[in-house]
Amino acid sequence: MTLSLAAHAQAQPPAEPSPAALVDALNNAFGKHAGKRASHAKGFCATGVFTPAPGAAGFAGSPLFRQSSVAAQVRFSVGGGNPGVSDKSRSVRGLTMRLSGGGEVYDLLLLSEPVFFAATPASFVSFLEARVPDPATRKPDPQKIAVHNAAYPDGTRQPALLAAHAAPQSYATTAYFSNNAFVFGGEGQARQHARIVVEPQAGTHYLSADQEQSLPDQFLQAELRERLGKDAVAYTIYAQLPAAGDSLLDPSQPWQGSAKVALGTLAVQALDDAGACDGVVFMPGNLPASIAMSDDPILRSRAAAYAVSLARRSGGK
Ligand code: HEM
Repeated sequence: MTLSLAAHAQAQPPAEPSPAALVDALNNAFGKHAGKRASHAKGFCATGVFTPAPGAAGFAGSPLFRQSSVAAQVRFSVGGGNPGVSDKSRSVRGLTMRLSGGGEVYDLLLLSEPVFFAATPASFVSFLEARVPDPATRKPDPQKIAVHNAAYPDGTRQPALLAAHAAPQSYATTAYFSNNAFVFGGEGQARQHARIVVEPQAGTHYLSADQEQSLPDQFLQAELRERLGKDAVAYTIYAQLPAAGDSLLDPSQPWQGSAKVALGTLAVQALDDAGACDGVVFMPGNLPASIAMSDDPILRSRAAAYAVSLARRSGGK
């Protein structure tokens, strides 16, 4: 009896981290900062307009894509849970938008690299545990990162991309990606997996070596304010289609697919200094009727973790 129970226990797959464990991993790596998001803690709000592309409704048939234009609530952010992080740091930048129109709400949460740093929630926790600062050096221990990389090679791809170039010069001069795949197609339409890719109309520009030296740690908000004083900041939003063999479940894998469908244009028009987005939780599951979540385990685990983060920051904990 004892033996068979032990065998049964061994056969169980490791438990998935709970939503609280996902947020604890962020808090342990970046510290707890009262009232701030557990991830993308540093950021600011803006407003704009989304104009659906002519063919968007044929691909994603929801009422939202049939409007001539819809309101966009936007948040720009620096990745990680440290609200004091430098704008020059070689980490991801975030572009988040809530499009509201035709009776629907569509939240898009996007990162400035095409792949995520984990394939599964367990890998996410291990990645962050390996980066908890060593009390002596106040920096992550390279040995712990090496141990993580050996166990989870999926954790090496995003850091390699980030190390290969400087931080963006502006929130207006980097592309953004959903990493996770979603399933497009309304009633009566073909179902099609796609990732979101957002291309900046201003082109992609990273900091020069001189700028990395000379710019202050805070410049992204002032830079965008100045840019918006002259014109709107525009991006084209595409659904990228997978090539044969592209993973539909693993956001740490790049896609080779070159076909893409234009969904529309986001024009950011002004900063929102009143901070209307601060108390908002953008949710990867807030989708129009014609878009569904894929079975990607990272995507599936996110909503509950975001709710934990909201509860903690609303409670000031
Ligand atoms: C298991 C995986 C993940 C976990 C546990 C996680 C967790 C979180 C948490 C707790 C927040 C703060 C929520 C809030 O308080 O409002 C956040 C924000 C964010 N996450 Fe994730 N995340 C994950 C994966 C991803 C992926 C794959 C992306 C790819 C696009 C992403 C993009 C973002 C962005 C852009 C924000 C900022 C949202 C805003 O501006 O309010 N996350 N994440």
